[in-house]
Amino acid sequence: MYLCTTEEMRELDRYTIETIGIPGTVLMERAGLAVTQAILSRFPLPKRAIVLIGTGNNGGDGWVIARHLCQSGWEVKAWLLGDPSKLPADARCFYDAYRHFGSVSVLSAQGMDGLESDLEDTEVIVDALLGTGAKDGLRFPIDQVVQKVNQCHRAWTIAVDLPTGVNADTGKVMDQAIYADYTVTFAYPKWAFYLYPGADYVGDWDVVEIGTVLPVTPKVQVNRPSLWDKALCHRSPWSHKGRFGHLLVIGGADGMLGAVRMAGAAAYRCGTGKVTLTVPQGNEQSLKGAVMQEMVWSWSGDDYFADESSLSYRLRSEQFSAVVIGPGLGRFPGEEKWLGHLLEQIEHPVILDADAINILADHPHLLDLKIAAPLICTPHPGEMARLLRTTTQDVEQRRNEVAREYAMSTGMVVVLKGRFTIIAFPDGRQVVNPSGHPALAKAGSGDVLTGMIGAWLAQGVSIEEAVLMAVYLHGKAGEHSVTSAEQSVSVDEILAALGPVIQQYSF
Ligand SMILES: NC(=O)C1=CN([C@@H]2O[C@H](COP(=O)(O)OP(=O)(O)OC[C@H]3O[C@@H](n4cnc5c(N)ncnc54)[C@H](O)[C@@H]3O)[C@@H](O)[C@H]2O)[C@@H](O)CC1
Ligand SMILES: Nc1ncnc2c1ncn2[C@@H]1O[C@H](COP(=O)(O)OP(=O)(O)O)[C@@H](O)[C@H]1O
Ligand SMILES: [K+]
Repeated sequence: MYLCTTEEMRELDRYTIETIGIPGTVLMERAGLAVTQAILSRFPLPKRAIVLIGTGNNGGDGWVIARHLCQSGWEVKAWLLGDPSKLPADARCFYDAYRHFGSVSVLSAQGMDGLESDLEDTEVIVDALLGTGAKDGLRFPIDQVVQKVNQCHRAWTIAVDLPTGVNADTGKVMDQAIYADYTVTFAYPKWAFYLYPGADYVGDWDVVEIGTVLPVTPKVQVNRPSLWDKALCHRSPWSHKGRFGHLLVIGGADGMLGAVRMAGAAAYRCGTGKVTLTVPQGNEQSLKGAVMQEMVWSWSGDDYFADESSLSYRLRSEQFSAVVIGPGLGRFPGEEKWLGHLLEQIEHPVILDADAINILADHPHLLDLKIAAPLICTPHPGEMARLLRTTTQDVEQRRNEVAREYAMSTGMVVVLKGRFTIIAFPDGRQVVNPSGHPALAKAGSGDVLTGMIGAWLAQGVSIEEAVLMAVYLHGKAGEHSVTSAEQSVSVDEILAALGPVIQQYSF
């Protein structure tokens, strides 16, 4: 499934109508009918509905809905917020058609009394005020009506294409917006469904196909198993551990040994053949006592002096197929030189997480080094803010934009974590991830994700498939691990959920 911007929606509209030759009224009739069907499938018996109608094409869909509800025996109040003489042609056509079935109330400048009493009495509110054509702040009287609608707690509210007041591309709210219980959107989902705070306003939502055609492939996709499930096949009976890669995890400073343990445990759960954990000198004894399958080494901050016990010597002599740098890494004198030296030596994919990201944020010129390894970085919004020298709030308000720009400017694959994790590729493509659960909002779940990405990279899965698969299944493991109180879910339970979740998507 792709996701479309308003610009792409306009192009899709133009191409379908002007080039393909399907009249705009056909699309509008299909759009309005699809919303009506959604309403009727929820309420099979006739009810009382208010259809709030704007002066654009979103309002055009509203006239179609009002007519079909009347024809289905509903008691419909159609309220137009604007001048009927200024409706665009397609909307005008359905305004005229509707008037054979019901009357229209036009919101007058004198007040909202009539609308208020209708709102108090209604069972269903249809929001056909503004869709993808909304601009800037809400104007009078729409702003007042939005406020009144949100005060009607008894009625069920359905938004046509998008709740009024939500910006489709940014998810921002124009002062206020309609809190919909359900949204029916046309052709493709919009960014607002995956961004804060817009996603909180759309309620449950569905996409309906109305016969439109987009001449170019959109740049944003929604993550789904068909993008990567071919990489998740069952093992041959002749398998041996050497076929499933060797992942090196570098991190685990004092007090943060758990981070490498969790990444390592996740990597084994995702099928890696061998996992080596390497921690600062002095920590290896405690770690050895705490792990079973993983091999344990140590490293020191002046490791770039390549004697035989150094990390760089071992990187050359061992066959690692992917490297994770960062879980519980900590900060230390010489970190910049240390990380630069490592990055110059590794040829296999490297995942930069946690403090490796913080080191990079303080020393961005590290990316100017001659680095052969493909780089993947997995920042949470705070780390992304450090990389960009901005605030976490700024990142949260422009998640899609910042992820795309940073991936394009650095050549790294960026996994910007959060409720809807965004994966941005250096060529400008983006994938937004729908799976996940607030149960994952807990220290340690990021380490599990890093281990999962590392696991599939180590096994030779392509970078794109490995990242998309790991992010999706990590979210599913979060969902799956909630069997009682969501706040009580432990990292052990998330790790234990990986088996059933992987099983579900393996073929
Ligand atoms: N793209 C498509 O393929 C189709 C689009 N359709 C509908 O058309 C909609 C887009 O239609 P339009 O481009 O006409 O845009 P809208 O109907 O979303 O909004 C434009 C109207 O709202 C007013 N307006 C804009 N910003 C405002 C603000 N801040 N405060 C108050 N009034 C404001 C404008 O003056 C104009 O009258 C979609 O959301 C969808 O519902 C459907 O009819 C079917 C086909
Ligand atoms: N509300 C949420 N909904 C879905 N996923 C979430 C939510 N909160 C956190 N996550 C996921 O949990 C993980 C947390 O990672 P991170 O913040 O780096 O934690 P840590 O590094 O402490 O383990 C990320 O993959 C993130 O997408
Ligand atoms: K709407």
